[in-house]
Amino acid sequence: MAKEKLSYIQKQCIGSAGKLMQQTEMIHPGARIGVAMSGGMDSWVLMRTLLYRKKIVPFTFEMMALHINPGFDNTSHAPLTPWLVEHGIPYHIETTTDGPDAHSEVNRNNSPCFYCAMKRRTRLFELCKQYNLTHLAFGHNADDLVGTFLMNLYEGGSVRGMSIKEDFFSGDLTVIRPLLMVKKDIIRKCVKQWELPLWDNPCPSAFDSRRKDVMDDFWELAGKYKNLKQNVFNGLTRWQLGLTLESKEK
Ligand SMILES: Nc1ncnc2c1ncn2[C@@H]1O[C@H](COP(=O)(O)OP(=O)(O)OP(=O)(O)O)[C@@H](O)[C@H]1O
Repeated sequence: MAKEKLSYIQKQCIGSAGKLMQQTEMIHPGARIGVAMSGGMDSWVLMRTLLYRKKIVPFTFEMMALHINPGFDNTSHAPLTPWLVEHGIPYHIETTTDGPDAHSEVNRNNSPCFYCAMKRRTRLFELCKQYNLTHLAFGHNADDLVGTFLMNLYEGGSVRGMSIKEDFFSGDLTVIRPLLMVKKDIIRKCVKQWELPLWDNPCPSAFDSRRKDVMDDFWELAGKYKNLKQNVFNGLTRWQLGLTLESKEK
């Protein structure tokens, strides 16, 4: 197969993910990666990035797409199957009622987002076991790391980010976030350049979260002070990477 020509931005994205994967020894030869795909920008770019890396790394690994349709629109994921077939990627797609349940009487104790995320994660873990996957890849990026860090600090009083690589079930499954050093604006550009068939998230809570308020405040502050954005991103990504590298040495 002819080698795909990449733009500067695509190279930045793939290069950053590749560097992080190497530095943290994120995967190993023979790894079987479940790629958690929401249909949004991050997970589409994650899939595209891993697909490219699969062609260039000097060892083999396998990939499988996993999509849990939350049940607001049972056909929303229609663009996914033809794309995966075209690129030769096996997949598991299933439709649940988690989204409507999260906004109904079924969910009495938690916020809709918490309920849905918890159900999805549990199901993704089950699927990894079912398909004998060694890794589960999420599309979180550097902006998500900053948002999560601020949320944990503001709302929980704790200093905690988002792990780059984390073992579960005594190491049977490793959750990985290859795009954690990539900024959202790079991902946005990659989506356009790769012409990825995103679909809209029809969840009524999608644009209505506390996290969004926290990030809006951050962006306002970043607009006022020169270098603030760069310093916060650099500081937090370096810190998170340091934690992963430290735990690797132990
Ligand atoms: N319905 C889903 N099915 C499978 N994986 C999912 C689903 N929703 C989210 N994920 C995984 O969890 C990650 C974080 O999800 P989140 O809902 O925070 O969306 P996001 O940060 O906007 O990412 P994206 O742009 O991929 O939607 C996604 O990148 C994806 O890997």
